[in-house]
Amino acid sequence: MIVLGSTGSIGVNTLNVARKFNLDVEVLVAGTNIKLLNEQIKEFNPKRVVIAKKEHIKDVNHQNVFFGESAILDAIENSNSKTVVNALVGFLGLKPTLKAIKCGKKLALANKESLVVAGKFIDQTNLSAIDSEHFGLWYLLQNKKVDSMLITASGGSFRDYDINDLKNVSIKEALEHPNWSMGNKITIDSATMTNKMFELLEAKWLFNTRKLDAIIETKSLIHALINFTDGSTTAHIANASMQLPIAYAILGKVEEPILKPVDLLDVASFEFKKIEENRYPIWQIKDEVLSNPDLGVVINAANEVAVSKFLNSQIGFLDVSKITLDAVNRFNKPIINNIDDIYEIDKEVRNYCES
Ligand SMILES: NC(=O)C1=CN([C@@H]2O[C@H](COP(=O)(O)OP(=O)(O)OC[C@H]3O[C@@H](n4cnc5c(N)ncnc54)[C@H](OP(=O)(O)O)[C@@H]3O)[C@@H](O)[C@H]2O)C=CC1
Ligand SMILES: CC(=O)[C@@H](O)[C@H](O)COP(=O)(O)O
Ligand SMILES: [Mn+2]
Repeated sequence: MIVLGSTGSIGVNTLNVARKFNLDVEVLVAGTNIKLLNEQIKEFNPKRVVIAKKEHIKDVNHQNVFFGESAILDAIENSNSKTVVNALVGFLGLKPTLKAIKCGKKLALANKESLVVAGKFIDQTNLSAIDSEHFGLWYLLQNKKVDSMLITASGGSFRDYDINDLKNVSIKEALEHPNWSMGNKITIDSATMTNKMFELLEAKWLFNTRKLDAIIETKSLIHALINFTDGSTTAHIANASMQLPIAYAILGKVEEPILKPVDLLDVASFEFKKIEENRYPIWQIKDEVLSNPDLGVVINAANEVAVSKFLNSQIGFLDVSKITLDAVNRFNKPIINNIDDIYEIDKEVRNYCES
């Protein structure tokens, strides 16, 4: 298989699954963490490696190293692997998603931004999503009549902070997720609840319904629930590890134990909470975004600019959601007829939010 983003949180978990099931790794794609990449090369012996920057090529212990976006697309096109795991972060993941689909590969998709911005142009025939909540929904789906779907949120790093203190929180505090160990960008998205907004859009494209909502479950052990028309509800419960969604996305069917089952006596109790707009201002536009999913490209572009500014100490935590809400206000009726429109609007929104 091809692993895009092998040095990230999902990439490392993907290689854990590859090790466990003895899967062949033909291509590794990473950004700038060359030390970890070299360890992965030594263990998995890929045929080709792609990194982000030309100047790092000399540091990579491999004969066949390329750099940049077009090299990622070439690696997909010129590979024998049937499966591509896309664990890149952000808008950068969209072209590789489209390329993998075009080349007829099976796509194990962690890069949720691909669906957020361009869900209507993504052919899902050969696609499995790697996201704990959507894996949960997929796992729960049976031949009963579904009424609505519910995903859970942890509440993020600041769920228990006094709202008045959110103005001055630090980057370090924002990166302390209560339950999951993930990359920086998604950890900030989780703290602002933008991650859950993205996941509602992701679910809309994956399951073709708008009867979707989210609630906080503070332990991240219940990932998804399905309400059936008969009045019953089922819940997907699993320990907080991405190895289960990744294994299913790559292998389709898994009969070996992957995780330790949740011991409900150990857990003792669950706590559920409403997602309040005063703590998570992005939630004000939830209904608007679900009824106009083309807004995905706007919120994604604005959010990527804002998160990057926050992580570079240029703005405060509360400004992240302010920038996204302002962009949605400015670009509230994006016209998207083809994939080129997505790149155009992405650029326009980024320029607006940068200035
Ligand atoms: N982490 C999780 O548990 C979950 C993540 N997701 C989604 O999965 C995706 C990945 O998330 P996560 O693993 O947390 O992110 P990370 O930030 O941990 O990893 C991102 C990966 O992309 C690589 N990368 C970044 N820029 C480039 C570039 N220009 N060229 C090549 N490679 C690049 C990074 O390389 P390097 O580090 O070497 O610079 C790294 O390998 C995101 O879309 C996220 O929303 C979804 C559900 C759960
Ligand atoms: C592991 C995973 O799927 C993440 O998307 C996780 O859900 C993020 O945590 P939040 O629930 O805090 O957004
Ligand atoms: Mn998730």
